[in-house]
Parts: sequence; structure tokens; C-alpha cells
Amino acid sequence: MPADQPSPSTPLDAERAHLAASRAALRTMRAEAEGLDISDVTANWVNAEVLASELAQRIKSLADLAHTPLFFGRVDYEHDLGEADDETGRRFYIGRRHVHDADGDPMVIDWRAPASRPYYGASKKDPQDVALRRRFGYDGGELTAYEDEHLTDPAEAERSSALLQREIEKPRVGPMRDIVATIQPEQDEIVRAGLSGSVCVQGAPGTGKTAVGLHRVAYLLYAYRDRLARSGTLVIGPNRSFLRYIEQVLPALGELEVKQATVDDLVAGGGIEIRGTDPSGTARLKGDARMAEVLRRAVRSGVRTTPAEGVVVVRGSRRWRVPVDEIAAIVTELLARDIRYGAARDALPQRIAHAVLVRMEAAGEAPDDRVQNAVARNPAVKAVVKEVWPLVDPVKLVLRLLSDAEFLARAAEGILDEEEQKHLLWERPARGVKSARWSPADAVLIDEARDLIERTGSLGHVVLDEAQDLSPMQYRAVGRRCSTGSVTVLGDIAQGTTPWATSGWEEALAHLGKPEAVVEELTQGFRVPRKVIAYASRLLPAIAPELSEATSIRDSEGSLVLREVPVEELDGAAVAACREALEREGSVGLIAADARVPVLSAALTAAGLAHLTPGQETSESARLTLVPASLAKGLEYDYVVLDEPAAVVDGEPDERTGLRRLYVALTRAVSGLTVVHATPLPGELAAG
Ligand SMILES: Nc1ncnc2c1ncn2[C@@H]1O[C@H](COP(=O)(O)OP(=O)(O)OP(=O)(O)O)[C@@H](O)[C@H]1O
Repeated sequence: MPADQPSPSTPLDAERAHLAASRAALRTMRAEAEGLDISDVTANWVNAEVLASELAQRIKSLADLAHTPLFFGRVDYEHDLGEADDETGRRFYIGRRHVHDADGDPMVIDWRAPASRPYYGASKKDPQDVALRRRFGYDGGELTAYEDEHLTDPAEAERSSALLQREIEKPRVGPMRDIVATIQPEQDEIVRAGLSGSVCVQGAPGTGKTAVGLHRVAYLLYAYRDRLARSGTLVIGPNRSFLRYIEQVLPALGELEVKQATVDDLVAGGGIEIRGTDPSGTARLKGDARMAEVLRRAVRSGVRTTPAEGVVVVRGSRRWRVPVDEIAAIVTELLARDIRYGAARDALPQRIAHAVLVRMEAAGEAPDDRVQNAVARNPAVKAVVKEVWPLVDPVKLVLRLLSDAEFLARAAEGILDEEEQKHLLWERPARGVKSARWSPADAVLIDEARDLIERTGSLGHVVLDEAQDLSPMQYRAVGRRCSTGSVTVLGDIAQGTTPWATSGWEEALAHLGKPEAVVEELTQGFRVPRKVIAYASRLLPAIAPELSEATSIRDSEGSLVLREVPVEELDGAAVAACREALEREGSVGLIAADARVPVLSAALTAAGLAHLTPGQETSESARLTLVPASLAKGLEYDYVVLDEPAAVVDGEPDERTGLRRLYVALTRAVSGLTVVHATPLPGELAAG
């Protein structure tokens, strides 16, 4: 601190001074980065481009954002961690990024650094050498409060954090926010689990699964930067509007390189257009893991172990002959090996060429590798490869499987019964790839077939959110994208709303190819207030009897209003409830059965209430969103108006799925829920 400034008189002043000094240090770091001249560093312009873009990235990351506090916490260790024998080795300010002073000493350390860990995990029971934990409160960019815990002081009582409560109570306008300042110990364990292991998290609505998954990616990118920069990371979410809702969390944590996709995006491509949907029974069957074996057989169905004739390779004046039985032996051996269809096809001409070379050597010639390659490219060899191991196009293969009853019957024999096979076949066989009415489930089949032919590349880490909704075949599609990496699986069995939703995590993990993953449970709810979660949990015995009710760590019990009206007044009652909710602070979501959305949209418009759709971002001037129940998953609103629960249940193919959809809708509220209905509420909601 400059000598002419008075020394701070209160602890808060001292912290403000540290904040000011840290911001000044950050400005210096940025100025230094901007002043770097890289023109001489590398002669190669490609490297120079890469370097320049990395530098631009760094300069951007060094921006001091007025409303993002540079640090939010502090830990004072009992013992010195560093070399210095002063407070610098003991006191650490924790923030989103690392800031150092002119001597290189840290002024703020990254929340992901090892020295930050006890800030999240230390407790009175396990102080982890922390004497003091201080949490800071901000108003705008202004440091206004702090809260201390003396972890080694037996006299100090344990109490809940008012700053955490304040953070949780903040109105939910805008996109999803990060939670770096308040990650809880049970969440932190998952965030910081190592890269080599896969983790699966079961958690009730609002326990922070999505938040944990996103922070985990940010953590892994910090701790294993080089490895993951090469292999890549991916976050998978249930739909585009959800991805838009979460898309700003990682950039806010300084991570811009993480890809985000839905499962449908993952398997898109191959020149097909998704224009159809399957009836739920068919979709379920197409998503069944048995389809993997059907496809495997179909892909290999064109292989002929015995060619019509042996191969005769003519070189110069000599003819070399590989007989039928020897080719058959090579093909049989390749079929038995656990390699991709395409890799085996590439190996086959070399193997036949090798057989020719053996003969050449026996005849006294001394052929080298070039000769082997030339033989492998010989037209006679190519012809026999084409004959015994035909090229397979994954799209055409699946098209044939769904159109040609005989072909399907051969591939599915002993795996699918006749009835099932009938279900799979298109009513009218497609004339071609372009005209076929491909469904999302078909794209997954094509993806599997493609992988049987050529191995899908694996990423370093994949976060799979709302994982309970995937079919076994979809799990396989995700699994092959992290086959040599690891996965974080996040979900809630009670929120499974597809007919093929998984019944248990062991099964899901087996399909993902990660049976060894550890299953953890998150139990503390940060979103749904007590009254509302208790009400929604009445559905649990019907939808997921093995799960227990979530707790709510919110102080306020929330408001829950049930309003029954005559059917002709239903739309008006929904509009009125939205109007009431809008009188309060924060976002409002009107959730309704998909079929009711057009009517309600018209009613809102007629009443002069502008409203958004889920993909659009809420703001202070546009706080109301009309949400089809099918898109409510993962989202949250300060106040939720739920329209006609019976219609939400009826919108699904079966009752359990309907009740689960209702459970999702009932658990989106942060402060209050108003249910308006004309039809009696489902019996399961009656007081237990
Ligand atoms: N440690 C925390 N501190 C503050 N807020 C938190 C914390 N953990 C979670 N939250 C907040 O709780 C809300 C719910 O979190 P999130 O959406 O990640 O839960 P979820 O388990 O994925 O819910 P769902 O099952 O409904 O998708 C979010 O607003 C999130 O920011």
C-alpha cells in the first residue's frame, strides 16, 4: 500500500484496501500482457497466429469485471504453506482467477488451486489447518460485509452462513450463475474428484447437479489443462433451451473452450435429416441395448468367409496363387478379432499380400515392404476384398434394416421376436436415404453402426446432465465419446420422463461402459423451498419409491397456493396468477402441458402480458416465460404458476411418466408456486 495512505482502521477497510491493491495488480498484469511483443518470438506464422490468439485470450481473461468480485473468500492457515515467514504463506484470498503482485506473490488465488480447497471443505470437525475462514459480501462491485468462522476455536458455535443464504435467495433473473463463492462440501467433493475416475451423481431437484457438473469441468480444465486441451471436453444437456440457459457459466469461470451439445447433436450428421418421430414403443425398442448386437450382425452380414475363387496375382512373368481355404482362414481370423469392421477391411489386403510374399520367399525371391504394398493394391486382391468384405455405409445399412424384413430377420434372429421386428420396420419402406423419415432414435442406430465400422474418437471428459432420460443406445453413444476419458453423470431417477428412462444408475453406467463409476448422492436442496418440495414429494412413492425426499436449505419455507376454478375460468386464472407473481421481484414461469401452450399464449397476449419462450433470456424488463412442460427440466423461476396438472400428466404416454413430468414442473420454483386447476388434482398429490 502506498505510504501516503492512512492505514486501514477496521478489518473491512483493510479488506477493501486489499481489494483495491489486487485490482491494481490485475491492471498491471493486463498492461504487461498487452505490452508483450511477440513479433520476434516465432518465425513460423502458424505458431505466431496461435500465440497471438492465446495472448488475446489471456488479455481478455485479465479483464477486471466491475460486478464480479475479484475475491469472495479468505483462509488463514495455522501454519505457513510457503517459504516466506510472513502472512503471505498463510493467508490466501480466494477468487475466480489468480492475481499476483510485482514480486510474483499471490494476492488472489484461483478457487481451483490446491490452497483453496480447505475454503470449501474445512469444518470445525476437520479444520484442515485453517484457523480462519472469511466470506465476503458484495453489493454490486463494492465489498460491504464479511463473515468469519474460527475453525479451531472450540468456544465458537457453528452457525449457518448468512451470506450463503443471501446468495441462494437472490432473484433468478437472467442466465444460470456460477456458484464458486458458495460451493458446499458435499458438492466440492464431486467437483474436485480426479480426472481418471468417472462419477455419477443422483440428486433431487435443485441439489446443484448442473452447477456441480459445470464447476467440475472448470476444475478439471485447471488441474489437467494440457491433457484436456488436447483431448477436449463436452457438456451434454437435454435440449437447446437448457444449453442456452447454462451456456454462460463456464465463460464466467474463464473457460471458453468447452463444447456443449444435446445427445441428438452428437449423433447428427451422415447426411440424414431428422423429420420423423417414432411411436413410444418403437422408440423404446430402437433404444434397447439389444439393437447393438442386431447392428453388429447386420454390419458383418455381408462378409463371405469363402470367396468363389482363390486369388491369382500376376507379377512379371510369375503368377502367385492364394487358395480359397487360405483366404477363408484369414477372413475367419479377422472376424474373430475385436477390431472395427473398417480396420479389418484395411488389414485384409495386407494379409493376403503377406500370403503371396510367403510364397515368393519360398520360391527364393526376397521381396520387401514395397512389394507387399504393391501386391495389396493389386486389382485381383482388391477384387477379392470387395467380394468377401464389402464396404458398408452405416446410413444405408440402417435404412435396409428398417425396410427389408428379411434382412432384419437375419440380423435379429434369436434377439428380437417377430412382433418386435414388425415394430421396427417402417410401414412404407423408404425409397432412399434422402426421402426416409429418420427419427432421433434412428440417428442413434446409425451412430452405433458407424462406430462398428470406424472407432469414434474419445474426448478427455464428458459431463452428461439429465442423464436419467437416455436410452441404453444413447448411453452407448455417449460412452464411446469418452471411451478413453472419463464421465460425470448427473441425474435424478424421479425426473426420468422418457418411456425408456433408466431405472437405475448401475444399469446406465454399464451401458456407458463405465461400470466402475462411483455413485454419489446430493441431498441438500438449494432451489425449492420446503413447503413446495414437501408437496411435490408426495409423488415420490408413485414415481421413484426408492428415493427419499430432498431437504431444503432455504430459510424461507416458500409459498404454495392451490387454486381450483371452473373450467371456463382456467385460462383467466392462470393469467391472473402470473400477474400477481409479476408484482414481486424475480422471474416468473408459467408451466403448462404442451397442448395448452398456444391457448395460454393467446390469453397472456390478450391480457397485455408479454412473455418469452424457454430459450430466451429473462431480464428485468422481460420476466415472464411460458414454459411447455416438456422443456421445463433443469430450469428455474422465482415464481412458478403451474397450469392444470392433470393435463401435464395426460400429455405423456403412460401415467408414471406423466407423474414424473408433473414432479419436474412442481420443482422449478425458487420462492413460490401457485397451482391453478379445473380438473381434480392427481390423487397422488392428496395429503398423505
Ligand atoms: N452451493 C450453492 N450455492 C448457491 N447456490 C447453489 C449452490 N448449489 C446450487 N445452487 C443453486 O441452486 C439452484 C439449483 O441448482 P441446479 O440447477 O444445479 O440443480 P439440479 O440438481 O441440476 O436441479 P434439477 O434436478 O432440477 O435439474 C441453482 O440456482 C444453483 O445456482
